Amino acid sequence: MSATIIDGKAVAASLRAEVAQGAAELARRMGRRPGLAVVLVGSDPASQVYVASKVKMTREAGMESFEHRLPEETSEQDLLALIARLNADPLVDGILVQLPLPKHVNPGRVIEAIAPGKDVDGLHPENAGRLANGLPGLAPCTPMGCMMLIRSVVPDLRGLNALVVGRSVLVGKPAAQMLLNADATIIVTHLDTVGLPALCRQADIVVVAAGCPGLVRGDWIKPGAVVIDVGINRLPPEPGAPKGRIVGDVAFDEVSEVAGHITPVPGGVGPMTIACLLKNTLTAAERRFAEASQARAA
Ligand SMILES: NC(=O)C1=CN([C@@H]2O[C@H](COP(=O)(O)OP(=O)(O)OC[C@H]3O[C@@H](n4cnc5c(N)ncnc54)[C@H](OP(=O)(O)O)[C@@H]3O)[C@@H](O)[C@H]2O)C=CC1
Ligand SMILES: Nc1nc(=O)c2c([nH]1)NC[C@@H]1CN(c3ccc(C(=O)N[C@@H](CCC(=O)O)C(=O)O)cc3)C=[N+]21
Repeated sequence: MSATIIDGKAVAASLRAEVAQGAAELARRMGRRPGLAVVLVGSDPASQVYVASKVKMTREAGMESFEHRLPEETSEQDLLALIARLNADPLVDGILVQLPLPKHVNPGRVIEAIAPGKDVDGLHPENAGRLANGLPGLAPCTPMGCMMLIRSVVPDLRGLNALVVGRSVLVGKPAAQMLLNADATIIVTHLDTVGLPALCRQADIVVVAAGCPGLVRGDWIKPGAVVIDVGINRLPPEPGAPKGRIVGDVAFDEVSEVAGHITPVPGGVGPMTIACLLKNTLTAAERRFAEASQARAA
């Protein structure tokens, strides 16, 4: 094996420690802790696990966690009413609505209802537009985590070729924006892309967010490339793993023979996503506090 493994767990732990320090300092000035509201509709088992982990880490970082668990049959109208209350709640700095939502709820309408200043997932069109235009806003957590891992091994991306597999609003598209903002040259691929392996072989940086276990193979990789595996896929149960193993979208053993650096699954991008969510919550709280102080002074 030639690739160095990028330790997402370690980078995430140091980011969380930094956020905890900032949160403690802000809490002293505000007279209250920064607060994150997490909304979970339905009982998708994977979502339950992520939300539990988010709540635990929010508290460990010295922030308030407000959990809203709603039944699967919650109407869109009731969900929008909850968002309106959270938007108006002075103790809530960040709002995250866990995706996917039940089929009868339009996720776009729900995300657009979140106040952009509290949109710590960075999914509101205003924040997506700010990212596209290189303006300050709140950026999506998973691609932000990918960028931090990439920069931990390649600080300057200028002129490098980067390829992103996947174009979701949650991961692929914002990851491509961030790579472009960092002066890389980007290719974004999806199900209609023709000749993905050959395109991939040109890339110095490969970010894979497809939800397709083992999609990226060893012979797709330029020797020495940085490979970031966003995929989280649970395999069927097998002897020794009754709940099924979690694997990424990259054929890890093959790709590590060729790549220069690679993120593991688990222990790569996943922990960074949660750490960046806490960072966004701190950023949102700092901005809200600064705005409120300015308004008082005026
Ligand atoms: N580690 C973390 O923190 C996170 C992990 N994830 C994981 O990342 C993966 C992707 O998530 P998400 O972006 O939300 O998923 P989506 O299903 O929303 O998007 C998947 C994208 O990948 C493309 N795609 C799917 N299969 C292929 C293929 N065989 N070849 C080329 N492109 C393909 C799709 O193309 P098209 O647009 O044409 O349909 C689509 O653009 C999932 O495994 C998810 O669980 C997600 C969020 C956070
Ligand atoms: N509004 C919204 N925002 C999201 O950011 C969002 C979402 N909805 N829906 C689902 C996806 C998925 N996601 C993950 C977060 C953390 C891990 C994580 O911490 N994974 C660990 C543990 C994996 C395990 O063992 O289960 C790891 O990779 O090491 C994984 C996946 C955020 N998502």
